[in-house]
Amino acid sequence: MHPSWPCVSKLAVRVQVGCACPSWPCVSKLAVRVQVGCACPSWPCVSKLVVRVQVGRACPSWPCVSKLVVRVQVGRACPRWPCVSELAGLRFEVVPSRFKEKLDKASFATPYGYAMETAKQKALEVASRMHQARGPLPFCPHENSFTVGGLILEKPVDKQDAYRMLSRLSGKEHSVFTGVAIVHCSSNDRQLHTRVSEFYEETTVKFSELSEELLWEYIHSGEPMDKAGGYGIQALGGMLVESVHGDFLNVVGFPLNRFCKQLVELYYPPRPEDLRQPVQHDSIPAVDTFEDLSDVEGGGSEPAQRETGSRDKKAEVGAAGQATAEAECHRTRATLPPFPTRLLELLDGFKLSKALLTACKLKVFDWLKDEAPQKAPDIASKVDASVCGMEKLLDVCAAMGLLEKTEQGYSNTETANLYLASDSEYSLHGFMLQNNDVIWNLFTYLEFAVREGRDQHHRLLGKKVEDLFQDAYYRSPETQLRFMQAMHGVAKLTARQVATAFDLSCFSSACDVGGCTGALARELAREYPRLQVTVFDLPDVVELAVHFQPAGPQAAQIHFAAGDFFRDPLPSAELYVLCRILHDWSDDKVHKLLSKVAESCKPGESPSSRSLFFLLRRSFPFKFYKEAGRSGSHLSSQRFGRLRQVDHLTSGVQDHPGQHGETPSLLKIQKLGWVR
Ligand SMILES: C[S@@+](CC[C@H](N)C(=O)[O-])C[C@H]1O[C@@H](n2cnc3c(N)ncnc32)[C@H](O)[C@@H]1O
Repeated sequence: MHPSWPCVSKLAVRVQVGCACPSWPCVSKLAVRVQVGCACPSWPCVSKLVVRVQVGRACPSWPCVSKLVVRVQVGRACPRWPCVSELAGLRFEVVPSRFKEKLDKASFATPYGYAMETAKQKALEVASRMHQARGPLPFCPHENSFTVGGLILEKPVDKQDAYRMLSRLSGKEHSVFTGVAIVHCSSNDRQLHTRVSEFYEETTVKFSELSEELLWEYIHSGEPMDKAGGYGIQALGGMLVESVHGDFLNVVGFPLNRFCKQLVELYYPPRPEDLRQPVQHDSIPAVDTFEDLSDVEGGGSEPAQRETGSRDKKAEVGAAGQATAEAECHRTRATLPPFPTRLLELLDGFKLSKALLTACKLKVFDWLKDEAPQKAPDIASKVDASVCGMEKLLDVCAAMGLLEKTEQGYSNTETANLYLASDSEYSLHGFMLQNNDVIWNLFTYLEFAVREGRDQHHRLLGKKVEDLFQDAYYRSPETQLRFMQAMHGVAKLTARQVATAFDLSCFSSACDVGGCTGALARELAREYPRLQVTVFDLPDVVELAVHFQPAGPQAAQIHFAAGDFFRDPLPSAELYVLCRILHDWSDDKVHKLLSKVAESCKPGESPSSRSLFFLLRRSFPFKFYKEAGRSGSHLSSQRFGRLRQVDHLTSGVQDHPGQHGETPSLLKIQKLGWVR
């Protein structure tokens, strides 16, 4: 044995797997002969062990990858990193995918959803380009995401960014997800046929409390800069890690264990006779088979009950049963379709949303903000809820990464403190309530919206809605305040990106048309000290807006003007901003409003360069603003998350094809593949 620990990688090993492993899941029970040869010169790259594996014959018992009979020889250093899968002896070729990694992260409910979709798109791109040259081999790319408190951590852009990232991880747990897609190709009739099998692996990593000194030392090593999450666990970054829960290689970059299992499942399925062997499940009590519980009217599992059916029915059931049994007999794992993970996630997504919204509504995150951990009964008594119900809700919040659960009880994560507590600076609490109390209910009418092609406020409110604001959002002081809080929360988060997307320093006056609480006006004023900003909104809104405006040096630059933008003259300005305004109105109203803006636009010294208005349609992700900022002076609605599109169906949005060449909502959804 090598005397020094923990430098496992310094072992250069020759491994020979002799015979099949009889027991699962203990890989160590592979019959191996290990010889420690000489120290591996390169540290700390475990992947630099290179193995050559020959698959001999399939092991009869399932589901153990190690049950492949393999001969492994550690030969020479692996030239490529992070090809850990070479450890499994799989020979493969690296073909860079040309798929541009531009999927909108915000449109995925989960980080692993994003990772899996990216992996799949990469695989399909390579498969469509290479399958003829490479034959029917699998293409298997992967994609990692590091997340803490629901945020995806990218590669740091500079040392300060690395510092922010790593100090966020200090002393906490974060998750590393890898999405893997295996695309199997065939092309019988010169057409490419693909079968995609995808999965993700999650590993939880806990960092020690990192001292400033250690953090900076690590950052100055240069290692964080090209790494998602800002560290490399297989290298110096390993010293930051206190514990790892799950597959270590997943953090390195590739979930080898799960990948191999998946390959075995796809390419070495058990033989039918193995499938018929009785399965030993220690922990699962014997129950009636699922066949007994289904497909029979009445659902009874008692044979006697079935006997009461009519003769025809019995014949039918009998024939079907026989067909099923035959199909079962011939079914192997290879013939099973891939497990529809993403589909099931989409299906379940609404439950997660509702749990989040309910916790916000009950102010769970307020009770836990900046407090010592609390147990479910404490919170339940504060919000007048049942203990068992609250416990379940808190557990779901913990599973979603919004709460931390320890022996002492539940406490807020950083995300919850920042965005979900109602009194935090960047609170989205109002937005959550708007979604819970209005949008959620509207969405129950989605089917009607699709059939009728119109908004559904009339069903929700039980009356005709002519003006979305006066008749719906502002129908009472409470609903108006809730709406304004929702707008304020989102605007505060996005205003800085909007204000800095362009250089607006040449303007001296701006009008934020429908500027609501003035959140964007405030950022504009902060960014451009010589800019005077008028917030133009309905009188009731202007009256309440003062409650949202903190005193500060910008106050003198901001003015509120009350009026109706369809009826009253607009305040004159050099620059007009319409942020999340147009989507609320029909074509003719949009035309009317834009014509007014164009007429009111006060030319500056050089009209062509100085008069400008820009339009921001409903869009949440920062990315949108950044990209729009780069692409030119005119922000348009080209980029939306998919859910934003569906939003339009139920919440009263009319499209205006003339504006950006857009098609009506239903067609847009068809284009996105939601409706065929
Ligand atoms: C969807 S909100 C957008 C608010 C703000 N621009 C933002 O992005 O956060 C639409 C705004 O238009 C205002 N609004 C609606 N109808 C209006 C009208 N006829 N005249 C003036 N403002 C109006 C609403 O009061 C509300 O503040």
